[in-house]
Amino acid sequence: MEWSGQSILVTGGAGFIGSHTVVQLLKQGFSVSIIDNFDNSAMEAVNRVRDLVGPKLSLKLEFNQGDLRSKEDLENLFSKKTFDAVIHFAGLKAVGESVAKPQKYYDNNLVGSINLFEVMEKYNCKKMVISSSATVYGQPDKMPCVEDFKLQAMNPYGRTKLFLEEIARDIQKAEPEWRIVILRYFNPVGAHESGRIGEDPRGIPNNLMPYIQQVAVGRLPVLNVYGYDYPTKDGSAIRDYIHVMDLADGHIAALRKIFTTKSIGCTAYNLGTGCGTSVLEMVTAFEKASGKKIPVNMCPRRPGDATAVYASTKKAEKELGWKAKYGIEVICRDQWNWASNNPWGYQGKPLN
Ligand SMILES: NC(=O)c1ccc[n+]([C@@H]2O[C@H](COP(=O)([O-])OP(=O)(O)OC[C@H]3O[C@@H](n4cnc5c(N)ncnc54)[C@H](O)[C@@H]3O)[C@@H](O)[C@H]2O)c1
Ligand SMILES: O=c1ccn([C@@H]2O[C@H](COP(=O)(O)OP(=O)(O)O[C@H]3O[C@H](CO)[C@@H](O)[C@H](O)[C@H]3O)[C@@H](O)[C@H]2O)c(=O)[nH]1
Repeated sequence: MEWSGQSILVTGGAGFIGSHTVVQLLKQGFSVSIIDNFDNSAMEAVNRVRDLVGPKLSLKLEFNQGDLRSKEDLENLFSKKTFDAVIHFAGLKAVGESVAKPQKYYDNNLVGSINLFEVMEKYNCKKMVISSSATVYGQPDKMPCVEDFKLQAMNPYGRTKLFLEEIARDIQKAEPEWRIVILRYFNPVGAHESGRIGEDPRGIPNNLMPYIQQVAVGRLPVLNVYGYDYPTKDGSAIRDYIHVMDLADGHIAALRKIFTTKSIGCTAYNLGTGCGTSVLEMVTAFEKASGKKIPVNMCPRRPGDATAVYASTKKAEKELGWKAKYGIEVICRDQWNWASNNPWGYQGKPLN
């Protein structure tokens, strides 16, 4: 079967990873429909995706404002159009908020996903790429993380990802016609090289790169470095930071695999670089890329954080033919390009 040119539904396509993936999908010749409720995104991101791909490819992009928790919204979509596959990004992702408001996370991430499975089944669309996370490895005693490690969630957000994986495995086992690829992202960062789209978190960022970025543009005074006594080379924690454009290409590779491999079943792949970078190394790399000083405040460890997490990339390389191209220099360059051109994100100016 041909593997490009098909019609793909992208849930959460206005969000950070979704918007970058939509650009790559359109460039590869796919038709794309997005469903997003703008819970954590803005129409401006979709407008900029259209600008980036140009008027011709924009004709192949359709946006639908809707919520996966509403079966009616999903029925409206599937009854009007035939989709060859779905890439499912939509979900809430803030670990701290998930601890404070677990029902909100189970409702949004699991009820929304179950609705999606049901409507896909009803309309006989049984090919799917699912966003999972390295968080499903918990705190493994060995590195790098290999796909067949024991899975373990550490908080409600992580449990929604773990349950989503299990639900997908059960559905595929019961109905072998389904072809599902689960992608476990490590730490997605960076931005499109144009500087037109990027990550735009609401409120004070929880994650390292958006926080560094906001210090660099003067929105925040200082970066708190959580933990300087880890058993690592400089005492700060180590993660596997992956450029969002590499991730976007990983989704195209996953679709290709799904369209060309009848026996894919329900298979999980890590999307990471395999390289670990410490918090302090990232600060230095960002200072170099931006020419800005990032003041740091050394703080105690953040509860629940692991010392070092990075991916084994062998399975994705071998079976998806995909490998990350970019390292932290390009990540910091592109993140700074986005930040310096859009210091207040998509809103353009401070919200009062
Ligand atoms: N960014 C990360 O660090 C990271 C790491 C691992 C996994 N993930 C997963 O990848 C996916 C995409 O993450 P992202 O960083 O692009 O997040 P994001 O918040 O930028 O994008 C998610 C999008 O989904 C939309 N959405 C949320 N709930 C919805 C619903 N019920 N109906 C319709 N739309 C809804 C939001 O408005 C947003 O546009 C998520 O599932 C997330 O859990 C992200
Ligand atoms: O202001 C900050 C923010 C983070 N960190 C540290 O930076 C590292 C990376 O933190 P962060 O960017 O929050 O990523 P993770 O904690 O690794 O978790 C991210 O990556 C996981 C794996 O993909 C996802 O599951 C999570 O949702 C996502 O938040 C950690 O050591 C943090 O303690 C700081 O020192 N200061």
